[in-house]
Amino acid sequence: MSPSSATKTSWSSGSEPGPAGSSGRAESSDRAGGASVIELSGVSLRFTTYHDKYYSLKRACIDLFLRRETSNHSAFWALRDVSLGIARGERVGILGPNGAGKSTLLRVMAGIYPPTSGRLRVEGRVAPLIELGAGFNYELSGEDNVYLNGALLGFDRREMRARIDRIWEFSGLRQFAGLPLKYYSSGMLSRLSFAVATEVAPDILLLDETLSVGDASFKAKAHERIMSVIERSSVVILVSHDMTSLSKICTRGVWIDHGTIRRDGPIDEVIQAYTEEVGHSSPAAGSNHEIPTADAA
Ligand SMILES: Nc1ncnc2c1ncn2[C@@H]1O[C@H](COP(=O)(O)OP(=O)(O)OP(=O)(O)O)[C@@H](O)[C@H]1O
Repeated sequence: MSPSSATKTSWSSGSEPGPAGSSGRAESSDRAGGASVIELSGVSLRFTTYHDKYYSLKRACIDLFLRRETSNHSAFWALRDVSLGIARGERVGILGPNGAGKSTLLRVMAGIYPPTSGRLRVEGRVAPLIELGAGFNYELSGEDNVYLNGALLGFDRREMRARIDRIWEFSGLRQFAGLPLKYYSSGMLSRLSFAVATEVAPDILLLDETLSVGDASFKAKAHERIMSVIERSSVVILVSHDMTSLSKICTRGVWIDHGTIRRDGPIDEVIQAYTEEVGHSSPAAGSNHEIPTADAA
């Protein structure tokens, strides 16, 4: 689980303009016609990758030979001028090909990546079921980490105390409560983090289908639990390649392509447009994929 915004977050950056290839201008309201609880205005995000020494030396020699400028880093725009408003009650499916920028968009909404330029406003408690365990302190015990994770989700000690019993019950880790997290296995870590994140009722649930939460038996429990959190959340944003799940869970679809919004509209229309282009079968054509959640660890 990742750090999240507990009440109101806003990022604004951007002396640097977003790159070319705009996906549209900022909107002050969402498709449902209400006030947005998440609003991105002209958000762009650039990753900079630094090459290692050996590569740089080799590259420097080649660059010298070819008489071109040497650089030990390269930049890549993962999101380009994205504007999007999402309101309470909406369930938004983010779809698109590999490397399109879907997970990056989710991480920007979670506050994990600040935009390189543009503005982001998020109102409400966010539960990002994206990177389980990202907010943990490995020197502290499991119990201390429950409180720490709860605080990151916007819940104080008293609120978490009322929930901790159910967290141990669901995770099956009660006997390890006092053990420092550095002695937990990766499956135990993801079970604990998942149990905390799904025990609280977030306003905004950010969900990445690539989430991994433990072994096969826990996976079945996790599936049920995710469906119940989806029911309780005011806003759900789901990144998935599974068109059946997207169609079942979401009301609105946002198709991301090369870091821009290619299409935004009712989920089934967006799925149809996307599947026509990429040649996948649509849910109606009989995909038997199951809903998102978890791969066995
Ligand atoms: N931390 C990072 N540093 C550099 N580049 C990154 C980083 N994270 C993602 N990228 C690049 O940004 C682009 C978008 O990645 P992202 O994970 O958002 O794609 P995606 O649409 O979620 O893909 P997939 O469907 O395969 O999960 C990719 O080209 C990826 O290589």
